[in-house]
Amino acid sequence: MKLSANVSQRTSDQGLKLINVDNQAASLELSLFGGHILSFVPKADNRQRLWLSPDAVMDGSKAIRGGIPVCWPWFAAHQQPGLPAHGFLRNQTWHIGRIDDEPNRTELVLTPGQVEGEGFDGDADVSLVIVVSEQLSISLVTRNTGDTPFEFRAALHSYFNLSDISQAQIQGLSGEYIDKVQQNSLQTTPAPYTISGETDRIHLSSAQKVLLQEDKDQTTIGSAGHDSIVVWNPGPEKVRQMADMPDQHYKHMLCVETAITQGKSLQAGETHILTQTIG
Ligand SMILES: O=P(O)(O)OC[C@H]1O[C@@H](O)[C@H](O)[C@@H](O)[C@@H]1O
Repeated sequence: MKLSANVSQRTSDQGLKLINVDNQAASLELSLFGGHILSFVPKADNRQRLWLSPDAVMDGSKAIRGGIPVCWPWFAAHQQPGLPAHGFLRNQTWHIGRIDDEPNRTELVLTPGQVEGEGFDGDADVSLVIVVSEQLSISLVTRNTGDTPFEFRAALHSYFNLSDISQAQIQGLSGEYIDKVQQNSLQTTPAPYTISGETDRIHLSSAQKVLLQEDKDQTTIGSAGHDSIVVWNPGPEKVRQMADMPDQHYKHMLCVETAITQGKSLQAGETHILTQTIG
């Protein structure tokens, strides 16, 4: 079904509502379950920027492995046991609020079905503004609609596509990071920055531009409104415990996440925008 000149909707075999954007500059696919971008291919080089697991659960019973999960209103595990990791928005169905469609720039605004959930007691409005052009821009907009402040955490948890992680380098990060695979100890960002083995790092950096380089291919990752960049790869051992990811696929992805991990306090009436751009 066509929604506008460059935007169409279909239902997958397993019942997920998928939105496809195909304009002069790029193509993108997203799932309304999770407000979850699955694919982004700029037409300038026809290179898929995102990795999506071939074993991802695509029936709405579990968050999708790959693409760009939206984490909100907490990041990683909640202090309270039993709550879903990374918040509750990546597990619910979102709706399209608005489409502005031009030949080489398509803007979609998505809103989650529900913004309340166990583990968060603020009054908030959330929307995701997605601009598909030569670059992809994703903005997670949080507004405090109540009359008391609240604190939240969030991430645009992008999985980038790599041919071979042993050939990849990250540029643009420096300073210290919290190493989640070494008892949360503080470590210094390596230079050059390559990945070997399980990697789970919170870079306490508000770097605005990070480059993911592999041979001639370079992906530019812009960030705004964040307090951290998270770098994650499960590595060859942990991947074996993950039912929704083939064992060899840790070689073909790296998460570089634009995140608020330290907590952002939002006053009544205040709005915060967390943005990642991918080029
Ligand atoms: O398996 P999930 O809930 O999608 O999380 C994947 C990873 O997400 C990263 O952001 C976290 O830093 C990791 O600790 C976590 O394992």
